[in-house]
Amino acid sequence: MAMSWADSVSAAENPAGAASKSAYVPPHLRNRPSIEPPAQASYAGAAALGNDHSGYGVPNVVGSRWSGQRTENRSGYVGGGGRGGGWNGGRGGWDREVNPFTDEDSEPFSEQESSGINFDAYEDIPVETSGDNVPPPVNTFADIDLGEAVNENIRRCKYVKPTPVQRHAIPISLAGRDLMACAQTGSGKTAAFCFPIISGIMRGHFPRPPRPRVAFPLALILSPTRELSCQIHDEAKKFSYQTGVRVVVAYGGAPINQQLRELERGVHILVATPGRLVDLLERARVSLQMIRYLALDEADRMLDMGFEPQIRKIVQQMDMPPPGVRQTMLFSATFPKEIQRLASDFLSSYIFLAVGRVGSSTDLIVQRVEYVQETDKRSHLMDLLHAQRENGVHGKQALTLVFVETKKGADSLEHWLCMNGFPATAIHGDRTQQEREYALRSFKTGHTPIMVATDVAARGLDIPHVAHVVNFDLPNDIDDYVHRIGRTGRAGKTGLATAFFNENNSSLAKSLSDLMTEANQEVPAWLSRFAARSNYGGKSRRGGGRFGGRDFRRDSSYNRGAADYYGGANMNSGYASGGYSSYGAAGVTSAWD
Ligand SMILES: Nc1ncnc2c1ncn2[C@@H]1O[C@H](COP(=O)(O)OP(=O)(O)OP(=O)(O)O)[C@@H](O)[C@H]1O
Repeated sequence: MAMSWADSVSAAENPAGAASKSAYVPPHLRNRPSIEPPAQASYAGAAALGNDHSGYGVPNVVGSRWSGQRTENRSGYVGGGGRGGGWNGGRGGWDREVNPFTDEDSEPFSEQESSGINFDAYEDIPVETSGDNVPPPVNTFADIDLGEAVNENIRRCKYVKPTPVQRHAIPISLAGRDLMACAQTGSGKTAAFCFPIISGIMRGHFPRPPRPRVAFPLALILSPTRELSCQIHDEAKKFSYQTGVRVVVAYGGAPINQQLRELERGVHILVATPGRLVDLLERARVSLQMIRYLALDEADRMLDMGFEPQIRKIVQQMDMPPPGVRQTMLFSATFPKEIQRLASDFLSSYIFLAVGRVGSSTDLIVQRVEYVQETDKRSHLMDLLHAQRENGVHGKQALTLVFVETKKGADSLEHWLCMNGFPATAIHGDRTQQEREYALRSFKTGHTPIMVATDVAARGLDIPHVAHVVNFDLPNDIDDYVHRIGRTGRAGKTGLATAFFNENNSSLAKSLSDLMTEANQEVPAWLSRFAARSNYGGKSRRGGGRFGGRDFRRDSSYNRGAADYYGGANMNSGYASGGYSSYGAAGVTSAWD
């Protein structure tokens, strides 16, 4: 009898009812060679590792631009049935693939974890797509042909249905189209770019890598911080478990030799921070010649002044195939217009997708702004933490993330909190990578339920149970605020964000009050007065109404110069054309890597 998707998810959750549920591997047995041979030993991916001698010739990826059209030819479909074993290590022998679904870090919270996912919260969100021949969205995972092995992993992740960004972005990517996608924080963008990449690699035929000792990834996923790259790597490993697709991560601050060894064992998907990747490219240990998929997570950050030169070097000045040959996907919760313009250099006839308003925050986050003088900030924070201790936040075991402006400020606030009986840790760019990872783990597991952070932790990090984000120091840029508060209120859960505002933040008053209004938040009268007083309105990158225009190609000034660039627009709700005004220089920091 056919099983519904929801039934099969609960079957995957319930070992008794799930025959195919993977076995728990105790830590001391992990990384040992498997004694069982794989059920199906031939992977398209293995071609990229130099083991599949059938993999020569024109690459053939289902639904991709280089295969011309979606093909049902299953001779190249080698990963879908590939359960029961790891991947071929490329240099001989089968590796034991560690089961990525045994996440010890989340154990203290695991009971709460399965309860609160409420994606209905996103259901009535407006969606805008523009570009030529936009593939229609899907409603369920069952409507998307990602391959059985990926479907099994989606069930193991307990994803019952796709989030709105996934419903739209996955069919677009599976159709081989370039994509610029903007969707709110915590709405599932990682899976939206990972699923099509993994599925495409599983099904593709790729030429054999031309040189030994050089890694030739088929897909490159770039992100701005080490921690985010690690997180994407962990997620991608879950999604590609037992598919034969091998994911490797490379980031700064960690020993390069270990990463080189991993790369030598073969890589299909390389997740990297830009600095470390440039290093690997300059050492000629990685070649981008076989890249078929390029994904930039936090794409607006990757293309701002701090990272743009490195990204241009990687994408345009090395050996990566050009737009139109590779498939490029850009994702973020914020996309200032100037960055969209820059990004179009990297794309070919792309589709623009906006789920919710570009740069908006989700209504799931209750936003509070309090007027607090610099000298009172510590005692005010103490009051909040005391109240939280007594009442809990939204009834949850609360993790609190406190953002400050400087690394020194982070150290000193951490110290002060600890001295005052609040177990805190801190993460910032001057800490060693080991210290950063330790801090994050200690926070995630609830050992130190308060983490003081600079913007290094502002983007992308998916830390369950962050109930409260405190902007002890507000950022200068409203988009940074959107990403910071987005560390709570994720995956349909609610969250709380408190900001300490004073005269030093006047330049943010207008955009902050606009953002809060858009997100149906109560704007204090004093903040509205600040907003009215400040003549910084022209600095706002926002414009138009709540559903203002988003795709910069819809600007009349742009269209006059490049009328042929932009295809039709397809709006699922009534947007008026809006626009952004000038984009102030984004905070420059490439030292994150
Ligand atoms: N279809 C789904 N069903 C249930 N949970 C999901 C689904 N897709 C993603 N999630 C979960 O939602 C959470 C947020 O996803 P993700 O980190 O990809 O968000 P994001 O949009 O990239 O956020 P950010 O903008 O902050 O980077 C993760 O814990 C992820 O496992």
